[in-house]
Amino acid sequence: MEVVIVPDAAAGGELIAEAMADLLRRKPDALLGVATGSTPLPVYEALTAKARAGAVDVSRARIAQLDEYVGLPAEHPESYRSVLRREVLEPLGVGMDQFTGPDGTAEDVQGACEAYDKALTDAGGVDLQLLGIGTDGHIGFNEPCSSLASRTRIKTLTEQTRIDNARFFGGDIEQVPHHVITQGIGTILEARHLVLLATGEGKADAVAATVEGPVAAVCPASALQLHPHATVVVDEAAASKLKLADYFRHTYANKPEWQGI
Ligand SMILES: N[C@@H]1[C@@H](O)[C@H](O)[C@@H](COP(=O)(O)O)O[C@@H]1O
Repeated sequence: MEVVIVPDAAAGGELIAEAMADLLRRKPDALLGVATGSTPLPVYEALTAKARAGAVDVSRARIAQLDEYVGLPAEHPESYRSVLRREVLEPLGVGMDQFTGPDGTAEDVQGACEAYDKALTDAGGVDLQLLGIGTDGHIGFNEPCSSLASRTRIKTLTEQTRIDNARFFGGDIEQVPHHVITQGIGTILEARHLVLLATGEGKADAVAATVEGPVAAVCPASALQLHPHATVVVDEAAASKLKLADYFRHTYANKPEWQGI
């Protein structure tokens, strides 16, 4: 696992957007796994800026969704499909025909989960999966004690996650669904490159557990330690509880420039 400490969220967004752009230059139809929440927004802004400046061609890029609320109509502004259309696809000018995501409205939720897991494999697998992290260490919607081998499935949200996400629903926790579909941790680990972005002091404990704690289902993001190519990008505040921060700074500053993240 590589840990990159950046000065602020914008720098993290630029670094990750450049990794995505570099991937798309080598593989124009790469499958990018994208995440919701506020943390990844600087990545999408930076990638959009590169596309508009002609620094990368995103016209053949494919986009895959990480997780979704169950029961929200697809056109609900806070369904993750709507959020990704608004924050990622439309700014990039990528059509919905290049997008794949789980069906949070399906009557057969389990069938929808299995279908989505298979769709990712059939698409050749995710090339780069961007992840945020919950305050409790969740990735996607894999709450603490999710199986590290889990596949795409339905999960029940913890009260804390519903409180955290209520801000997207006018501050009304009652509007936040209890159930979600999420790529499993085993599913996420099949992506070729995992990039987790965490910013702000509120994520510092979760980041320390992810990077320096044991691999343990109680901190789902710690599963990144099992992946051969995982990058954790953190701002100074999110890095503030890392004991090895100086070591991470030193190794990143001295790595070969051509290597990227
Ligand atoms: N399912 C999403 C996660 O994918 C995201 O990482 C998390 C953190 O969101 P934020 O980046 O807004 O803190 O929120 C939700 O729970």
